[in-house]
Amino acid sequence: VVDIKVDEELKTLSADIISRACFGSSYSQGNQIFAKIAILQEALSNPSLLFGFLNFSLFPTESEKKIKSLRKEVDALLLKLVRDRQKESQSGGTSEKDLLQMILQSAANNSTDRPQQYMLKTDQFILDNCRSIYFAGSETTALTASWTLMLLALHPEWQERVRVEIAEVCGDDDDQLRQCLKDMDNLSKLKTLTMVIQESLRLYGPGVILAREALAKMKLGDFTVPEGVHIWTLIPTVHRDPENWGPDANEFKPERFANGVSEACKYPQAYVPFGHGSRSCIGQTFGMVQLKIVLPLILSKFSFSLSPNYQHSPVYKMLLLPEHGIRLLVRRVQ
Ligand code: HEM
Repeated sequence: VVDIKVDEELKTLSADIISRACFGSSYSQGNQIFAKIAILQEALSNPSLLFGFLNFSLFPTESEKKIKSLRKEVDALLLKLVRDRQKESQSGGTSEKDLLQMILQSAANNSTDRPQQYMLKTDQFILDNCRSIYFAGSETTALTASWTLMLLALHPEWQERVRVEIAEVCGDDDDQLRQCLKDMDNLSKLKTLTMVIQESLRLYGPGVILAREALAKMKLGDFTVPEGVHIWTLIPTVHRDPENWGPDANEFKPERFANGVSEACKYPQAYVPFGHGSRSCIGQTFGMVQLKIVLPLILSKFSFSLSPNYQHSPVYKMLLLPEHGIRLLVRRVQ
């Protein structure tokens, strides 16, 4: 039996996965860049600054100088990777189908026939997207996997049901399982696991706020919202509303999703772990597929219970984080 902080392990795994998806064969350089972005994120302690707003004072402090130089370093490394890829593409030598290629394609489509003065903006577009994808795509999925394991540690009966389902769909053998999880049809057969993930996203979804700005004066129910006002919807509040979910709204009951989201509550549009509308999460399918592969690989080998050292303290720091980590006791499944 070992006592580990699963959130730390899963964060590394998830960064690895997003780096491969984003940078394909240049993945190890991508990983180095992401490692620096993680340090930058820690230094900023406000990840929104990663999305492009750096409001430094006229006389920067030591820490502001450090952040500025770290960011310059990240951008220079990213730009080198981008230039290498662009050269490769121009000489017809790339067949990469990764996120970087898609971002480059989209930047190229946007900038065709644009005057020279917009060229820098194209680079900025590429850098902002690479940085955002690390933050939006890596931590969110790792946190969902971590909170899910915490809930399964608390509810061994559900942990066992998921393990049995994995064996039924994919068999017990290791190689067979790996092969099985490569097939999307098999992933959609993992109904119990899907219900567990949906319930975990309801109670501990990593995204906490849906933010929108009123671009014009508008009516919202009985309210008149003036132009320019920012409206924040607090996801945990709508996800735990007894009026919508019933008196057991705060309890872990994956069975409520047995017949899908539409029958899990009165107002299904209020289940928004990936947001809503035209600015909802672009990585929803990618995140869910990752969870449906990673969790079976882990659960088929290991069982989990809460460590006596686990301190439950979800805190909001842009995302819903476990303040003291998620410490679980891990045993090899016999
Ligand atoms: C379980 C995993 C994930 C969760 C719970 C999650 C959740 C969210 C939420 C709540 C939003 C805000 C949506 C809104 O305002 O309506 C969002 C936006 C976004 N997500 Fe995710 N996300 C996850 C995984 C990913 C992944 C894997 C990627 C990228 C590969 C990604 C990329 C993005 C991007 C780029 C946005 C901004 C979209 C925009 O502003 O148009 N997310 N996500």
